[in-house]
Amino acid sequence: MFSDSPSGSFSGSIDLSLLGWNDSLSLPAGTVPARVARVDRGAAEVIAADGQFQARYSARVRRAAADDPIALPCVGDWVALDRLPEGRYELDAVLPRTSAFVRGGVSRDSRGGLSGDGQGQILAANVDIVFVAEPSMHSTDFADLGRIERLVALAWESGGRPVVIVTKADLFEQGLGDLLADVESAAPGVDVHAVCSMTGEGVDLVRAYLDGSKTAVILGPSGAGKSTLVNALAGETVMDTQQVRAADGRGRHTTVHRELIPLPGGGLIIDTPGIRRVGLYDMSDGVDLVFSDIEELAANCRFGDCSHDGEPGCAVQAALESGELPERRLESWFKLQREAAWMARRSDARLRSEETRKWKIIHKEMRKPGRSRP
Ligand SMILES: Nc1nc2c(ncn2[C@@H]2O[C@H](COP(=O)(O)OP(=O)(O)OP(=O)(O)O)[C@@H](O)[C@H]2O)c(=O)[nH]1
Ligand SMILES: [Zn+2]
Repeated sequence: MFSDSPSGSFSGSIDLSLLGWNDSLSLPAGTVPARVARVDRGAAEVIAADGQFQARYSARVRRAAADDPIALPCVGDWVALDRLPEGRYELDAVLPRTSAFVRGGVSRDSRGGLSGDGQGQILAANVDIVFVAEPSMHSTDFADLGRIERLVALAWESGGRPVVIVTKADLFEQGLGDLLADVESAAPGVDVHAVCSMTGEGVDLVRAYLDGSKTAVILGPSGAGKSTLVNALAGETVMDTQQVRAADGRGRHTTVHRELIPLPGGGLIIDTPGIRRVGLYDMSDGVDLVFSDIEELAANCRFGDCSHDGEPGCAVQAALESGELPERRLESWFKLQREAAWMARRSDARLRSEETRKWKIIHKEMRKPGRSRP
């Protein structure tokens, strides 16, 4: 199976093309390809042609990550392994990524407040499809269009292709068509499907996106039915659902869960706690894409720097008045733009302070007595 891969001489038993290996990837000479299934400190669990095992990071990988944490291997990465004399493998390089989920220098602490962790964090890579799961009903609320807009923006920003899945379609039988139309207008240019994982309705439509061994993640709020959908796709229980977790009383964090889940018919799902908790990313480009209809309107405003807040000749306000543009959507655009701007400012500030810190260290080094200067 491996004869047409760049490593030629290597042969094994796992068909890496089913894990998404493709011709656009190429390896340094003498190395062996593998896909990262999970990361631990200083090592990764990888799947290579001859099985799944741990590979420690080489000195080169550790150095690169010390300079830039985004260079750390993450789930979904394709990597080059070096075979050590004693037969073990060392992870020696991360191959170029086609897409990446990066969390900015901000995280939520346990009390739900914001805390700056001072570093970007890479959560997942090489994701082709981003399923945005939103339940048709969430306790007593209807699907939240604002949340869909936010997650679709994150999806575009990652470089993957967003697909919206309206889950728990059985809870909303009357007027589902109207709901789907609303969702479609919140995510222009994005496919929208209704799914019921209980009956299996729509699951095949979702699976079809993974044809050709594509890799997907599922974003969505707690209780959206993500685990139930993954199980339906896998045709077996690979993820504990809320019901199971409640019934055995162990709580969700005690279950060791797999993070890169190969599906029987080909294709993979990435499901990590980090991806599940996605909140804030740098997403200014994604916001522009998800609100492309408003961006188009804004191009017709009389003033190039129109703030769409009552200026004369504002095409956005005109569309609002004619009913062409729902007020909710304009509010959502303002809100996500503010958030994106805040994130951008925040990561600029972070970069500046990192630069200052680097220079302080360099100056200190230079002042050390007896130190030879370059
Ligand atoms: N009626 C109905 N209930 C569903 C459907 N899919 C999932 N559920 C139920 O919704 C609840 C939450 O489902 P999960 O799959 O655990 O949700 P999740 O998105 O993985 O939740 P977190 O793990 O907390 O992020 C469970 O009780 C499921 O049985 C569906 O299609 N219809
Ligand atoms: Zn305007």
